[in-house]
Amino acid sequence: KNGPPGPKGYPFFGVIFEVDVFRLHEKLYEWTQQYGDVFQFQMLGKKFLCINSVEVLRETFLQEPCATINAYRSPTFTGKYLLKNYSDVIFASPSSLWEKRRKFVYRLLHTYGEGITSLENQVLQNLIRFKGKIRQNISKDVNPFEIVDEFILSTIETLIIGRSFGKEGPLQPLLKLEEELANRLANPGTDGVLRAFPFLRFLPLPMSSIYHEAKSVHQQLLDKLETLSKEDCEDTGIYHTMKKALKERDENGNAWFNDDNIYGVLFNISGAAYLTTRGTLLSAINILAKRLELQKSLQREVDSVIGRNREPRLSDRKKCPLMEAVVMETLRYISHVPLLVLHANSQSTTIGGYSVEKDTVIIPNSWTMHHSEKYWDDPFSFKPERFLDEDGQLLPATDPVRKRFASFGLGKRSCIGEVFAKSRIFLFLSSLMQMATIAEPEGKRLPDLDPRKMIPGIVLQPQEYEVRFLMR
Ligand code: HEM
Repeated sequence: KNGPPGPKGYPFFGVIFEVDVFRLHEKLYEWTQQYGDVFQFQMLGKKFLCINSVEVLRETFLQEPCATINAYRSPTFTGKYLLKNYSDVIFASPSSLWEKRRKFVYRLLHTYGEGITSLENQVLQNLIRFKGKIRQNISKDVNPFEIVDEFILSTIETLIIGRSFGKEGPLQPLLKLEEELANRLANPGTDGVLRAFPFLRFLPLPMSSIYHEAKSVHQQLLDKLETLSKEDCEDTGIYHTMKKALKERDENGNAWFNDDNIYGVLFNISGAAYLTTRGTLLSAINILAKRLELQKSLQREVDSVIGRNREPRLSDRKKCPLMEAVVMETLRYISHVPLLVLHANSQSTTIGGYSVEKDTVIIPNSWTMHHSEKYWDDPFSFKPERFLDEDGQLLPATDPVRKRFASFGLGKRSCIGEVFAKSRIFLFLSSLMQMATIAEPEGKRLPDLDPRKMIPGIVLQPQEYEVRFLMR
């Protein structure tokens, strides 16, 4: 009764034959034209509700009682079997223990995101190494993927264990492999089939081998971290803080954080931090290479706030509104986490005026919201000035334009790594603008980055390309 409209599909299979699960956002964009801001469909025995309007999304995730009801996650194979019965943050549904865990990890990521004094030196080392890589490649046609990868993986290593060992070290190859496996396992296609038929994990199938490999790689990573954490070293990361939390007791004398939680949280971090940041930086480099005037303005900003004689610091970020607007517009334009992370409701509710049954999977369709002409003038054009006022200052978070931006999600499940991600993106781009100008490859045109042509996946990635870094 009063259910949302939407495509019908077949019993149990639903619309599975009509969609490519890796390009689901494109089909949902198309269906929005047909069915409107809120619609529903069925796939592999699950009901999905797609939210395509900012207003409805804000109501659903920010206003009580909806915000609490809709903060759940749907059961997943990855959460249940790989992450030891949802011992993590991302895949677990709310409970009092989960809330404590999320707050704890949020605090850790904020502290490291904003920069704690003991880590400034490590961050500086990462930047110096990164600048060295750019210098080695100056004026050559270069594929920036490797440089970006090494920078991001170094920041993740530093976050976890307090120092970076570089791309030949013991951690980076495992972190990278783990991320690839996580993406192949946790996508709605593979996870959906394994969730519906979990016994398949015992059969010698390609999808079950992804699961077994992910388990083994994650265990190897944890074993390496345990060995490294015993080394006598001043620099420590969140691994050490989590180990200390194992001994803590809550007000009733009970342990609230255990080894499985460390396992889950570390899996979340390697999965959530790498491809998201990589996609943002690689897209920004491609976009800037085509816009020399914008680079000049960024260089003026960086010169006046940081100058040329010292490395950028995390505290400089707030003084660079144009850089902030460029990053936000990159995130809006590419919307490379097009469906954010799927939510679910814990009880029957009303969304956008429609009745929605309990245990429906909720899709926050940021791809459609970020590319809707209803909200954005010329949505498939890159215009950082959307986020600036007449004086070139960043619009306040309460401005209607900022309220339409949802790349990190909203409310109780919003990204807890936002500050960490934005601060590392700032360090990378400001260091780059300080020393170099990004140019198209010698004698060749770099194709425009079109978000509709990104490599599909849970997190969309730009196609490979080449640029030149010219010394300023
Ligand atoms: C550009 C970079 C990033 C983007 C665009 C991004 C985006 C997102 C999105 C869309 C969600 C889900 C929101 C929802 O469920 O409603 C999320 C959740 C999450 N992110 Fe990020 N993220 C980024 C970087 C990071 C980094 C660097 C970390 C950690 C170091 C991180 C850790 C997490 C965690 C732990 C969650 C789960 C929160 C929960 O389920 O309660 N993210 N992120």
